[in-house]
Amino acid sequence: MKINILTLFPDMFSGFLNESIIKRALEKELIKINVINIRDFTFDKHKQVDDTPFGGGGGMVLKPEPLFRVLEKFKKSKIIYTSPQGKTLTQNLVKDLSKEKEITIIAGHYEGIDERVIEELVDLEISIGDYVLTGGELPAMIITDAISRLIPGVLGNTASYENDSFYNGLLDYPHYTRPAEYNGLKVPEVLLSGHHKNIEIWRKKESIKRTYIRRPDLLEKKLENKEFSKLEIKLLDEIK
Ligand SMILES: CCN(CC)Cc1ccc(CNC(=O)c2csc3nc[nH]c(=O)c23)cc1
Repeated sequence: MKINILTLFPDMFSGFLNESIIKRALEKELIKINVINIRDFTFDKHKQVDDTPFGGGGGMVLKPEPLFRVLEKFKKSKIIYTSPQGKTLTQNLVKDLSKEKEITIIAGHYEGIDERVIEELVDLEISIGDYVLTGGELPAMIITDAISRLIPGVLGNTASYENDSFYNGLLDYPHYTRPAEYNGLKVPEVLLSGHHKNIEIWRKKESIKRTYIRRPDLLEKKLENKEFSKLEIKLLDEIK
């Protein structure tokens, strides 16, 4: 998987690329991430990338020329533009994107980019949710992060992927680690018992309980899609 990120602020990406799971995935060459400064594709004296909007209204808009020039190099990849007007990112959309060979993400900034770039070259506009940010750079990192963790080998063991709450439709169960008692606060006995079956049932019940309380909408969806196992139905009845 190769991801190209077109941005005005490449330095915003250094922490994201130089730490933890993404850093290791890059070192293992499981993914390739290419951060490109849009300003390198301006050839005028002032290296102008943005300008005032026609029709007035304040703010700045990214000019078409530099974007058309840089996108010429990535024509064969799937071109994504991060924008508040986009399709809201979901795990299903992430899964679909993770199957692409190469993706190019234009990180929006200011009021956005010239519409002619979107009409002619953008395959998909993506928003990461209904709240307003200062730019599309963090959304570009979020999309890259979510896709990368689905690439085989990026996560230590696939188990951590399979149990993703957005993978099985339920929220995660509570997690504990050493010490078994801290400030008089104990870890649930079952988790220290070594009974794997009991632990599995306890975790499943905790997931359902939490989803029932915090995200009943997810439970509804799982019921509608008839994705409940017999055990899950039994545990849900115990909770209600
Ligand atoms: C005045 C109308 N605003 C649109 C909601 C203007 C505007 C605000 C913030 C931005 C910067 N945000 C993004 O580029 C962005 C890109 S993806 C995304 N997802 C959620 N929220 C976001 O703000 C974004 C761009 C235009």
